[in-house]
Amino acid sequence: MSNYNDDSLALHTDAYQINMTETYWHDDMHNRKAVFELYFRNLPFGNGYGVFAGLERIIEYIKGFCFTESDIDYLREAVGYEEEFLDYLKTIRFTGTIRSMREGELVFGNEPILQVESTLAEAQLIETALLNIVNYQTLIATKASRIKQVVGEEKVLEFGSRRAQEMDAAIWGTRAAFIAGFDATSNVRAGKKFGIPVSGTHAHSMIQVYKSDYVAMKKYAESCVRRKNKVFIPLVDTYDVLRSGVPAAIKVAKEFKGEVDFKGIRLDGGDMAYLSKKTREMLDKAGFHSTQIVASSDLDEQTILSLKAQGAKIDVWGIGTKLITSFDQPALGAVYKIVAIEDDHGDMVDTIKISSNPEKVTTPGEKRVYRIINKKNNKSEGDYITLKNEEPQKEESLKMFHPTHTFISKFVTDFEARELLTDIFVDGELVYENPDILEIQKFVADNLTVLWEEYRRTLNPEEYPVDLSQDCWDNKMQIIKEIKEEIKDYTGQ
Ligand SMILES: Nc1ncnc2c1ncn2[C@@H]1O[C@H](COP(=O)(O)OP(=O)(O)OP(=O)(O)O)[C@@H](O)[C@H]1O
Ligand SMILES: O=P(O)(O)OC[C@H]1O[C@H](OP(=O)(O)OP(=O)(O)O)[C@H](O)[C@@H]1O
Ligand SMILES: O=C(O)c1cccnc1
Repeated sequence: MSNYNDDSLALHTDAYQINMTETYWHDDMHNRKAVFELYFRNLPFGNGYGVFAGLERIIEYIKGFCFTESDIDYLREAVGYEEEFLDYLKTIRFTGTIRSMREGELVFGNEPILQVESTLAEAQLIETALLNIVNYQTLIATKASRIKQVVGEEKVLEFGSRRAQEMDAAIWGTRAAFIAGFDATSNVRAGKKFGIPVSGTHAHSMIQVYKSDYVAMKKYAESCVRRKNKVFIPLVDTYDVLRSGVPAAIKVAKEFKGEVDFKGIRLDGGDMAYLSKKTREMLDKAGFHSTQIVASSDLDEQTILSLKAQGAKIDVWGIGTKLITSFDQPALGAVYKIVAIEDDHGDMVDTIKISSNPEKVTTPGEKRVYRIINKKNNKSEGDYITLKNEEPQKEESLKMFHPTHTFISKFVTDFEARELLTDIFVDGELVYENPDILEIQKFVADNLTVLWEEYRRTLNPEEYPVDLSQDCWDNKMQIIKEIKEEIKDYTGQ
């Protein structure tokens, strides 16, 4: 460890952001107004929608954004930036405007999730942290929502902390999972920090310590008696589920009847379809009809679907590794692109990034995103991206067309154009209060009712429309044309 205090997040950025800021500062460009937009291109896991998470931490980060003395000392020593530039860095706070989707909003490819309008320097310096936060939390919230889709009304618990990519991932991943519909977490700190319900059983080690299912469960029951909630959920697969684990659990539960709350057992291995059915029979036969079977062991939406198809008698699902590490897709690939910059006369000019890959060509200009809700059925017709001054709600009939295959189009009437980007910071001031985590969780559930089932299924969902307005599309085409005309060919010089 170095001798510097790790007392701020301002250096939680890529070195090139500070290098660019230095260049802008030298050229007196640093205070020019710029607009950047954050979005991902493709939905992860082949899912039909994403669930936006990360705003809570972004608000915390932006509020505290400043270079501390130790940050400056470190930059002086490590890079040797000139003193005047370091003096300038010391003065930087976030003074701009951030518009963002609300946490728990459903998000799709190629639409701005978050927009930063501020000085070029500020917007650039915060890029890495914003992407870092949104990329992970949105990925986990989306994975959790897929799991929730297949679990349905049954309970689902987050068990991932031990397998997460370090502590921040465990904590913020847990929060993202809860937003997306998980019921509780095993991580006690996440419970304390965010108010997420905490739940826990016990591990195989406790059975091994006492070398006997019965003895260990009895000792455990004795301590459950002393706890306020009295919950007793023994783990039954350490030695032999059907011959030892379940019979021991039943024996102890009978001995402690009225003293503990025998909620059920946990099964963590073996053929969980077969074992859960047999366990259910044994619990029912013993009169414990209302007990629940908790299952864990490398579960994800595929294994849950398969276990359900096999008629497994599982009531509660504990999910760790596959959720918290986003096992089948490690990155969301969200990007942060400049879309407008102030020119020498103080006017904002739209800007584009051209690529030979059409998917990577940016859409210039500061934009707004609307969810077009059909008032007849309260279902979404798709998302509609406009330039900032357009007012789609005023249209009698809205033309929505595919941004690449433009011949695919439809007209929508009798609609509500619900604006999705909300002011979070205005001129550096926080103007938004993030709702309570339970409200955010409900917001996700409500949002999902607006999507047709075709977009919600986990396997091969339909592609949800994310369309550009005519003006936004024309603007993009016009700028591509201008750039192509203006571009200088330096090869012959
Ligand atoms: N009936 C089933 N159908 C489909 N998948 C199952 C079924 N039962 C268990 N699984 C899944 O199969 C995998 C089992 O892997 P594995 O044999 O390595 O684990 P295990 O049986 O839990 O072993 P251990 O208890 O030694 O860890 C897990 O992902 C589990 O969720
Ligand atoms: O399987 P996951 O989805 O990642 O869920 C978390 C796992 O963590 C525990 O096992 P671990 O092997 O760490 O310890 P144990 O001996 O207590 O089962 C638990 O029993 C689950 O299997
Ligand atoms: O409480 C549990 O059963 C639990 C907690 C963490 C990981 N696996 C299981």
